[in-house]
Amino acid sequence: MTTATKTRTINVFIADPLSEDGIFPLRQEQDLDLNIIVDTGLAPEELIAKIANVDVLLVRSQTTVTREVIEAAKSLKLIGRAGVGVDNIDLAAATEHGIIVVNAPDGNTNSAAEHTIAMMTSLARHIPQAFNTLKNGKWDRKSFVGVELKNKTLGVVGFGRIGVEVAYRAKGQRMNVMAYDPFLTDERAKELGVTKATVEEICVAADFITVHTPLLPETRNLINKDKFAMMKDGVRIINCARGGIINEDDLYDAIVAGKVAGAALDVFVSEPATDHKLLTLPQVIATPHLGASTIEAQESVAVDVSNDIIKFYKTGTVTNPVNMPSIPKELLAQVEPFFELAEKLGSFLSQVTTEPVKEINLSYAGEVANYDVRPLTSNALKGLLSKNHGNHVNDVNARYLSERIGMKINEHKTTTAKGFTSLITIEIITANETHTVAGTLLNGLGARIVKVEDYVVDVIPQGHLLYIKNTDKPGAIGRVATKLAEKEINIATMQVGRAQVGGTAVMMLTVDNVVTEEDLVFVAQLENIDEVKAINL
Ligand SMILES: NC(=O)C1=CN([C@@H]2O[C@H](COP(=O)(O)OP(=O)(O)OC[C@H]3O[C@@H](n4cnc5c(N)ncnc54)[C@H](O)[C@@H]3O)[C@@H](O)[C@H]2O)C=CC1
Ligand SMILES: O=C(O)CCC(=O)C(=O)O
Repeated sequence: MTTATKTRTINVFIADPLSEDGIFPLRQEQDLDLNIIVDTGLAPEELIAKIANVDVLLVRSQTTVTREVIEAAKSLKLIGRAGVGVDNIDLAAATEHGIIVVNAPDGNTNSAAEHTIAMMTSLARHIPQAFNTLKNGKWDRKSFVGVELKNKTLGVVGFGRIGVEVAYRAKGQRMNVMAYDPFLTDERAKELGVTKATVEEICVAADFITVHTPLLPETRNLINKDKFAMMKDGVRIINCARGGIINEDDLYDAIVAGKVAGAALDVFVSEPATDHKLLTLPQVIATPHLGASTIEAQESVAVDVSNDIIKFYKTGTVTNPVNMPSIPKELLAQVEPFFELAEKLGSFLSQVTTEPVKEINLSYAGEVANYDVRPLTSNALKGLLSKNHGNHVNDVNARYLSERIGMKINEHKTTTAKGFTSLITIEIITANETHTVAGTLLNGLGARIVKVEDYVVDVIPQGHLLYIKNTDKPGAIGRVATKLAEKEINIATMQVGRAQVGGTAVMMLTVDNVVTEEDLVFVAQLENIDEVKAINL
């Protein structure tokens, strides 16, 4: 990732209405030169026409960030979503282009949970319908007999941030709560006082069902006609998560058939949904995607994404990544010191082979094995791919690009580090070759390459290196030194290693100048020199 200072203007394009208080951190930022452009309500083609020089795109849920938008955005580094759901962003396209996507997962949880409870209560007591009748001058007390929430069973499908908050509030209404989430453990269910259940068990037992999952291929149409068929007659349905989790046609049919007594919807498959057949049914109450529309939530999500933008440009890391492993700050701090080493080892290997890498084995040994090493693997892959992808490869897309070219990535952890506190060993396998390099961080002394193939070395992974394989015979070292001197290449350090006397040996030299292809040929022609490679780190 990049870090920036005031020397470069960063164009931040705000494409959806965001809280002015929420973007205050961006407005008052002094160290970065932020050019904030607010231009909302654009049609896709209008956004495409304006996005070429945008570095950061900020959206809520109205703007759809398509592949076409991403491809037109030649300078885009970061997309900020002021909210939770990122189904309006083409994540695959963003990842492919190395664009980091961040969201604000916590800022609107309360508001969405409160809205869900408001919708459930309104549904149970027909509040919107009764209000409409009264507004039209009719005092009708017979048509709107509701049901109590107390002692009813609420089924919560998707028990993440919002699902849990809904459950807390429903328990306050003395409801019994059943919950389904693939990650819900027995202990957590017990701790929260809910009954852990399957979706089917919820369908059979619940009086009210509310969904709080993201919209994913697995959750699209999660509640469909088969599920409605299992439900109690008179069940009530709430969706304040995403249109499409509940199949809209099947819901319509279930309401018309009298199976479902009513539905409260904040979200629709296609928004804005002003002309939807569900809205023609008197049993349906709806709001236009207002779950997060509170002053507090809007300020909070905008502050969160604004802070992440600033953090990204100042430190190269973010707090809420969507398309990178999300690692808590404390845990990230443990692996950050190894980032550069991992990248250099990857880069080293990319320069010792000319063949495409089919498989990479990354071994993390010692203390480093206790940490989340996924970012280290990304850095190693970034180093490995940068020879061919230049600065198009970054932490976001390194793994994606590697997998796209069919590379098999294997991570291995072990506690024994052969005398080092931590050791990272990377092996690459091509059609005809296998190469290995290992590195460590020496306390107070920084990164070191400590092993190349089978040879023990001690080299600072920096600058211009010469990696030479030779037959272990007297004179080889002297001949190399003399030839380099002839070419006016100054040797800074030299390491030699060998597996056995008279066998193959290696020399690792750091030199002060770039070694040209022509110079390499001269060295390679020397007696007992088998192979010479120039490596720039
Ligand atoms: N109406 C609105 O304005 C708002 C809507 N939302 C939406 O609410 C939803 C939930 O948001 P959060 O609770 O913040 O997200 P979250 O990520 O904290 O929770 C989602 C939960 O769904 C679970 N899940 C994933 N696949 C599942 C499956 N197949 N079956 C059951 N559970 C599954 C996950 O394990 C996770 O625990 C999202 O779709 C989000 O976009 C969020 C805020 C406002
Ligand atoms: O921006 C909004 O108001 C929509 C919020 C939302 O749906 C989300 O955060 O997932």
